[in-house]
Amino acid sequence: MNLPAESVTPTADIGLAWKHGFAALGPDFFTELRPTPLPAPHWVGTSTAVAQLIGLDADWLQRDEALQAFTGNTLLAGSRPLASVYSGHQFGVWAGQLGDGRAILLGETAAGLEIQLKGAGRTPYSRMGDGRAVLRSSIREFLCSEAMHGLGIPTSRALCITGSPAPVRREEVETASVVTRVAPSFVRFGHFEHFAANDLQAQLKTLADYVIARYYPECRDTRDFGGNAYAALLQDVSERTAHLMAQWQAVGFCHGVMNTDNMSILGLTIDYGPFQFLDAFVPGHVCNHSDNQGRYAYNRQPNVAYWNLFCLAQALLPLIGDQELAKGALESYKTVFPEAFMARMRSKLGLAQAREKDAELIDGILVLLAQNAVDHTIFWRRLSHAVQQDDFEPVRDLFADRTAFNNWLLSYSELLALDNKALAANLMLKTNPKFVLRNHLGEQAIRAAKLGDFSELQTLQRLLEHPFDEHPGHDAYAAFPPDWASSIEISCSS
Ligand SMILES: Nc1ncnc2c1ncn2[C@@H]1O[C@H](COP(=O)(O)OP(=O)(O)OP(=O)(O)O)[C@@H](O)[C@H]1O
Ligand SMILES: [Mg+2]
Repeated sequence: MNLPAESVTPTADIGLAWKHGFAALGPDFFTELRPTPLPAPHWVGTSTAVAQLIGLDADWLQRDEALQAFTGNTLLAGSRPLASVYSGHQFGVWAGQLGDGRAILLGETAAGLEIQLKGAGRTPYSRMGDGRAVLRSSIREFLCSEAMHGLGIPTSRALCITGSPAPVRREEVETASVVTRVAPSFVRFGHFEHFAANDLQAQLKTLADYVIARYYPECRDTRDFGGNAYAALLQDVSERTAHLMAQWQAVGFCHGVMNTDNMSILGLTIDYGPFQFLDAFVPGHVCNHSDNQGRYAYNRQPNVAYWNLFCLAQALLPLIGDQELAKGALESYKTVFPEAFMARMRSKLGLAQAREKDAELIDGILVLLAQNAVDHTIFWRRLSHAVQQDDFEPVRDLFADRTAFNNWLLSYSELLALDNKALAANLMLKTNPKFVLRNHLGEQAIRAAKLGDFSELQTLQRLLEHPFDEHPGHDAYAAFPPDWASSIEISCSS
């Protein structure tokens, strides 16, 4: 793209080396453009772990050059900013063209990690939007990215947040903020749907070949599906998605906006909007206040993921070339999800091996947790300590129906007796986190940050980066939610 000389943006060199895999796909896939500057930026949060991951000296995260660059006010030397085009199904309905309306990809580092600024200004895909993200939603995205990573759940990462006093209009006037996100790829199911829906078969193939070559090279040499690499890709994506859903369900994570444009082709959690970690275990819980039909309720997520994979299958069909092969490639989701979910639940119970009675025991506790609306995170953590200390009283206290719990405990104890208890407790304490990013914790950090105090955000980040550690002195962050937590309304507004 040729830009007039007067619009040349100053560049900053912070020592990142780049390659540009996605950009090499060509202009059918994106529009090159520059971020729109924001006035008077300041640091809000930074992650030294992510700096290390991308090979950035963490000292940069205290310096003005990086502050300006990660706000979009200067260009990083060697970067090649662009907004990609995608489409998608939103709330079960075809939404047509969407695209990066407020995310700008700076490029890919030499080590193969893409760096993206979210909230860095309008793009040709912004539609009615202002291209911005507010401080509130950026803090939630930043913290949850790092929290999910701490939990061992595949996710995009977050390098930093910068803030600006620039006003952004939502339900009320808020301030602008930019999150720098990092992932091997931000390609979504919706990218494939875009080219399929517009009958752009050459581009569809280019994209699929790129994704296979870069992220799923084993599909090229598959012997499955008669050597059909695209069917193998669909199967691998289905399996990664199945594993992701198993992890979400086991930890009690509700995504809130599982539109196909928010589904990563790598099986990562992306787009932290109205997400929520369950407080009480309410299977039908809907965390997104804008989701009137409850389409994305907690207990519907595994089925929604399958529905979304079906959309991906339809998009890939021209490449796969055979409906039966496509169906076959989706099929493994139906076995991989339940197996992966059961494996995670067994770990939560400290059971090292699969046994015949597992399923009954797991179903049993999930029913009891729901009937008694027990706090999900606290239950599993207390159970872990109970096994460690052989004292189940603090767990029993969580249930109104103590008799039902006692009956369940009897069966559980029988299974536990077959294993080494110390090992079981150890496994449980590494599987059942003490700290999750509950809505009210995020809210407290946001309220303080709005007043210019980022210490709460930093404390929370530190706890969530290592959610299985005890962190003495911070039990308040692992306590029951306060009454006001249930009145927090999180919507798509971000
Ligand atoms: N404030 C905004 N300005 C411009 N476009 C927006 C804005 N908010 C959302 N969009 C666009 O609307 C579509 C759906 O939004 P959604 O909330 O799923 O994504 P997002 O939170 O903006 O970004 P991402 O999926 O990249 O995390 C996307 O195309 C997104 O870029
Ligand atoms: Mg999105």
